[in-house]
Amino acid sequence: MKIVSNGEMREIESIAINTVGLPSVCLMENAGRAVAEHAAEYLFSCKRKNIVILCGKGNNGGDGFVAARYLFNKGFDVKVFVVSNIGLISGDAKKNLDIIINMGIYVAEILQKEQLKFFEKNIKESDLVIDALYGTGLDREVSGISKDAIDIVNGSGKYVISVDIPSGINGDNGKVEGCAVKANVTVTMQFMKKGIAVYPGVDYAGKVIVADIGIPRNLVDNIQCRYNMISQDDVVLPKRARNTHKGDYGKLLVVAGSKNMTGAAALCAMSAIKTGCGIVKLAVPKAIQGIMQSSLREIITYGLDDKDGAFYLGSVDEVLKLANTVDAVAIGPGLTNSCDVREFVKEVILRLEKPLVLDADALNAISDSVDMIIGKDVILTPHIGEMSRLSGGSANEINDNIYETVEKFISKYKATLVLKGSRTVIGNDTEGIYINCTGNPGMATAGSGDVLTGMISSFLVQGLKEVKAAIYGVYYHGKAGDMASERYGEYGLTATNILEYIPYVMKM
Ligand SMILES: NC(=O)C1=CN([C@@H]2O[C@H](COP(=O)(O)OP(=O)(O)OC[C@H]3O[C@@H](n4cnc5c(N)ncnc54)[C@H](O)[C@@H]3O)[C@@H](O)[C@H]2O)[C@@H](O)CC1
Ligand SMILES: [K+]
Repeated sequence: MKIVSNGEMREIESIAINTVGLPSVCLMENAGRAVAEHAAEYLFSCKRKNIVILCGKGNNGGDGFVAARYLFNKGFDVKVFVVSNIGLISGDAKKNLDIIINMGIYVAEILQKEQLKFFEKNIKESDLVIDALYGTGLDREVSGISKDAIDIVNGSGKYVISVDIPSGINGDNGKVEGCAVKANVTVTMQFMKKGIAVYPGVDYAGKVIVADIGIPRNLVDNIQCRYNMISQDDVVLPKRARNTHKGDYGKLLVVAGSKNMTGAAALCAMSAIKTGCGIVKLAVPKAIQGIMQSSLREIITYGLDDKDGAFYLGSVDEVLKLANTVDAVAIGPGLTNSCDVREFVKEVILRLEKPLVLDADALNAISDSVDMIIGKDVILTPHIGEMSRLSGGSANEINDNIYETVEKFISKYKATLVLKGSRTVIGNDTEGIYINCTGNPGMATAGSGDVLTGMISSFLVQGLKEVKAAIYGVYYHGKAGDMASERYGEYGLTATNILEYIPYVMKM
């Protein structure tokens, strides 16, 4: 699913209006009607009828005026409050404001504090609030009367439907500009918007419904979007040919584990084999090979020369020899974060000429020399904490600037980045940005990342290019976690449960 910025949306609308010749007022009519339909559906479901519509002075407000008309025609009790001097309203919005005034629909201005009191009284008596204050035109922090009105809406506990974007959310990056409406549902026009595809915007948008407002299909199909939301039809699993053997499904080397962390290696190797690759070789420090062998039937394990139960420079040659027998290498889970391990990881990366998935301690190992991955076929899978060590900046700064963080990193290092979080973002400078929306908070558990690394690596050796392997891995990892949480809940969910459900979600 394509995701657009405010500017891209405005450009698409202007092509539809000025080149194709679609009257802008038709787009507004379709937008307002879509909002009205969802509002009516909710009100019919709870047999309620009082609606307050909060409108701004622009076209987002215009959508609100159109919605008011349709809802009034359906017999609902509609009150419209405009946070602007209605004399300042122009264009399509003015047209629709005049119509609802001519129809006798209640319209009041909110320009000063005392009018807020009346607004608050009506909000309290309402059953549904429609937020048509700001959409793609939000261009500064929300303040004054608008802020007060938003606070009243958020404090009312009423069911809220936002038009296009929850007012106060920056449509380009999802930031809260001062304050923002917390909606139950956001009816967004024609395309998913960047600002409600990532946090914090996701938190304010509630359930997002993408409404078709009549932008011509060839325009919709032909726009090249850098940002995309991963959907089921992006991750179709090809049917397997009958006359194949395990060699046809790729060979992976997992380099993982240390004497205190054996589970990470096992989870990563097992998730790779469960995701369908033909052969998984697991290289571990020889101190733990016995444990691995006894618990991993399907995995070929190798005990490498180690130093105090962890890899060190002396382990490199054996890794490179093993790497020559496989299609890709995953390195990182449970390695330990020591000086020896960091030297080991860097030496392997320097000398390895294979597609590489770097996770966990392998990411920590290169955090002071990320340049070394430039020119290599690398997928990195950091969580926010590891990302702050890779790219600098605090976890909060990264959380607040997800898009910029990803864009800066991928343009500098030309790698494929999987920035894990409640909305994992996959980025590759030439292929674009992909946002995942499967998964749940139960997956924030030890070992979940090891399972993901195994899945991405498995898709890689099965022949998918880096970005596709990352997209498939992240999507099915989240799906497995969702199915597992249906059975185990979110508190009790473990990485082993996610592993358990990989075959089921890939079978669907
Ligand atoms: N352009 C079109 O033809 C269509 C636009 N549509 C609607 O129009 C919206 C965009 O409308 P506009 O571009 O008029 O802008 P908005 O209606 O989003 O914003 C209204 C105006 O508020 C002002 N403003 C922005 N941030 C503010 C702040 N923090 N405090 C106070 N004032 C602020 C700006 O001057 C802006 O023009 C879309 O989100 C969508 O809902 C849809 O009806 C589809 C058709
Ligand atoms: K809005």
